[in-house]
Amino acid sequence: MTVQTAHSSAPAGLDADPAWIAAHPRVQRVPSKDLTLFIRRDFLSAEECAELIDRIDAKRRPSTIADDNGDGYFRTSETCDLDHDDPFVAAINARLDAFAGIATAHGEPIQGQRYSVGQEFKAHTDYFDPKGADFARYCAVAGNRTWTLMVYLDQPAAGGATRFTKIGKTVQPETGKLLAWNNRLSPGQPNPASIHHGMKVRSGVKHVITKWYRERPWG
Ligand SMILES: O=C(O)CCC(=O)C(=O)O
Ligand SMILES: [Fe+2]
Repeated sequence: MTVQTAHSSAPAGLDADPAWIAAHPRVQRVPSKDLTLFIRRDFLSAEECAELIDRIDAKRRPSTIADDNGDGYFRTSETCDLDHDDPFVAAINARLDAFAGIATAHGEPIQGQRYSVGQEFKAHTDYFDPKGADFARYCAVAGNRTWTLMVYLDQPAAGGATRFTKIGKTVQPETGKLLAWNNRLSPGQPNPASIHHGMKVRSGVKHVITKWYRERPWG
């Protein structure tokens, strides 16, 4: 007899299947006709979040943006490229891939983001604008971004929510809470309703991990 677990039957597709994500325990779908957005609280434990925060704080650098719009205050946070040779990071990565049901090869390495008081990431989309100046530079090999998975690692005392401005949904940071959304309407077609704002932290500090998937294998 073979015993099927959720993980052993995980599809390793090129794209996530919303039905696969929705079938995981404790997943909520945000009601919206314009954006496929899921929330899963307690995806990571507080201990796992703390381990990731330590790694992010040890190796952070100023965050960057594509298609510079001249606003030097557009993304004021810090970023860390997490080391996938670290078995702890690789294990977290495998859990994200299994949740999405997307083949590991299609994922960018996980990044960490850190915001202290006053820092934010103004309203943006995670996909690259096919008409933007930086499109070829970021998308020539792996194609555009498809899905975003993001996990809050802590909970600032005030501020730091993620606001999906077009659909009017604000998500509050909560340790271990995962968001997953589809940045496309269909293959090759970015979804402008995926625009979101990482709002200013007003008190305390905020850390998240971001995991982006691509149309084609990464690297
Ligand atoms: O920090 C947030 O709430 C959003 C982060 C984000 O949108 C990003 O890193 O692309
Ligand atoms: Fe984003």
